[in-house]
Amino acid sequence: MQRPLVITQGDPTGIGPEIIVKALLEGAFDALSRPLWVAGDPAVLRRAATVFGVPCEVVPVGERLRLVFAGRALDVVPLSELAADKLIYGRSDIPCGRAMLRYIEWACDACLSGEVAAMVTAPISKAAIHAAGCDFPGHTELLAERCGVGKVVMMLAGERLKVCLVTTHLALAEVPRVLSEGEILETIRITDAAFRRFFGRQEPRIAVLALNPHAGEQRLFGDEEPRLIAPAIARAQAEGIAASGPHSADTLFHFAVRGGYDAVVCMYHDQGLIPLKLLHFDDGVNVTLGLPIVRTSVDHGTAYDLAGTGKASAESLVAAVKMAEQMAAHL
Ligand SMILES: NC(=O)C1=CN([C@@H]2O[C@H](COP(=O)(O)OP(=O)(O)OC[C@H]3O[C@@H](n4cnc5c(N)ncnc54)[C@H](O)[C@@H]3O)[C@@H](O)[C@H]2O)C=CC1
Ligand SMILES: NCC(=O)COP(=O)(O)O
Repeated sequence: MQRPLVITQGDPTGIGPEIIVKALLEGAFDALSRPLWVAGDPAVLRRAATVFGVPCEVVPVGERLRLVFAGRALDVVPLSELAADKLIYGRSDIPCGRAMLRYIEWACDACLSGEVAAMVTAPISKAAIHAAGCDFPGHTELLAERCGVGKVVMMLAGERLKVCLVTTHLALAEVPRVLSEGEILETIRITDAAFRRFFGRQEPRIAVLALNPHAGEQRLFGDEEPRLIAPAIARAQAEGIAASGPHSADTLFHFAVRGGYDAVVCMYHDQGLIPLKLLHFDDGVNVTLGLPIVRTSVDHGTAYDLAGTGKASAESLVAAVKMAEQMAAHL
């Protein structure tokens, strides 16, 4: 039997549980080539089913619980026993934060041991995991540490655009202080290797963005381009990587979405995520490149304003599951 994919349920008070159930009810997982498990809390998923007015039957299957919603089933690895009926949407707390961490840690370990083929993460509250004692800003850094990897790359991907970030969650004012030639070069290398291995590109075309307006305009608006970015690109090119730049960020995306590049390396979070979400708000996927395991994710957060209404879109989750399935075939 094919090894399963596992979805981590995410924040019990956010949209994670209900978009998992919604996608299942819509038949979005019917054609998967692998079994699909959820690392989560059966009571929370049962509560999510009530949002759609469907009953949920529970059947024990070894250490898992099979939840059957209107004829479609999901196997849940039960990792918390929260009082689901007392949880208030949008009010995550320390027990919820601890539960979210358990789902992620279990899934990561199951990927490392080979019990499951890949993990897909539903959204967590970064504030809640922090309150629960986790110092990492999100899944990306937590997984890197748990897998024993120094540098990973956060990629946000849609059909038309794929952006890979040199820096992720830090204050904008910190970005110039944190950027280095080495970090930029490693981001390019990891992007190149992942596109060759997982996305079928023989020679991935990687556009590397400038940090400053007009790529610094000959040092008039900053010197990161000649000092850090251009040397990193030159070293990547010397290694046989088809990297180019530094490109002005204001124009490059126009060409990238018209097929000029396979990936765009961006210097900071919003430089990449604004164009990505403009094009792929619903179906974007967050992928961690450079891990020894496959991890994909929704590209959105907990959407507390929608939690419990059933209105949130499950498209990004479905795209993340499909991408994990495709990537797992290359492990
Ligand atoms: N991968 C993860 O676990 C991520 C977690 N977060 C966390 O989520 C929380 C909320 O963050 P925000 O910045 O408010 O971002 P958000 O993505 O939760 O919400 C931003 C806007 O997008 C809408 N939205 C989000 N997902 C949607 C969906 N599936 N369908 C329809 N509309 C949707 C929301 O209703 C809201 O109007 C924070 O605690 C943050 O840390 C944020 C991004 C990623
Ligand atoms: N904005 C993207 C994001 O927050 C993803 O964080 P992570 O939890 O996947 O590291």
